[in-house]
Order: sequence, then structure tokens, then C-alpha cells
Amino acid sequence: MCEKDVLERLYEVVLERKRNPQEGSYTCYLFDKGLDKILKKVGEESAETIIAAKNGVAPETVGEISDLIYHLMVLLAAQEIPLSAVMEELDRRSQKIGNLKQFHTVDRET
Ligand SMILES: N=c1c2ncn([C@@H]3O[C@H](COP(=O)(O)OP(=O)(O)OP(=O)(O)O)[C@@H](O)[C@H]3O)c2ncn1[C@@H]1O[C@H](COP(=O)(O)O)[C@@H](O)[C@H]1O
Repeated sequence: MCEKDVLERLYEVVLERKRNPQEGSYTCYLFDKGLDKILKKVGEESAETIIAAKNGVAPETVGEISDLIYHLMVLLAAQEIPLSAVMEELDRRSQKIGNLKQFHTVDRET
């Protein structure tokens, strides 16, 4: 099973929670709390990802990235942005290689 399938299934579950709230659902708790709470969680999970990566413990980094991706899915659903919009953007970018801009090269040399 490829990563895209997992993401699509996760996004579907998140959308389903938004449409049909369920007791005991953490996703519903986030939608109930609203956008500020969802954004705080995205920030928190981003910071935890950075610290886990800095500590160099791969399973912790994987866990934090998974938390971050889940909360990003909730953010997409909250903003009514389809996951396919992100997939299409990534796909569009994959058509182009050699994306390093000239000024990045200069930055590294100085
Ligand atoms: N992928 C996830 C997922 N990743 C992380 N989390 C939850 O995110 C929370 C993050 O933990 P924290 O300690 O940072 O937060 P907390 O202290 O529990 O709560 P707050 O700080 O947000 O108040 C935990 O409660 C995790 O269980 C997730 N909750 C749900 N999912 C997916 O969503 C599906 C539906 O879940 P429910 O909505 O709970 O039914 C699940 O089957 C999963 O596929």
C-alpha cells in the first residue's frame, strides 16, 4: 500500500468526523474547539517534530511527523481544502527538477 492511499484514507476519516460528529472522537474535539485550536496543534506538532529530529531518534521523529500530518489533514478539512489540491500541487512540482535558485548557491558560498 502506497503513502498516498494512507493519506487519502486518513483524510476521508477526518472529513467523515466533520460531517458526522462521534462521541469520544479526538478529531471532533478539534473541530468543536475551532480553527485556533487546530492551528495551535499544528504549531505544537511542528515544534515537537523539530526537537525530535534534533535529538536524532528516528522513531520519535516518525511519531511527531505522523502527528503533524494528521493535524494538517484536520486543518485542510477545517478550511474545506481537498487533499487532492495538495496532491496536485506536489505532482505539478514533481514535473520540474533543478529547483535550486541561483541566490541559494551564492548564500552557501559566502
Ligand atoms: N492520526 C490520528 C492522530 N494522531 C494523533 N492523534 C491524537 O492527537 C492527540 C495529540 O496528543 P497531544 O498529547 O498533543 O494532545 P492532547 O493532550 O491529547 O490534547 P490537546 O493538547 O489537543 O488538548 C492525541 O490525543 C492523539 O491520539 C490522532 N487522532 C486521530 N488520528 C486519526 O484519526 C482517526 C479518527 O480518530 P478519532 O477522531 O479519535 O475517532 C484515527 O483512526 C486516526 O486515523
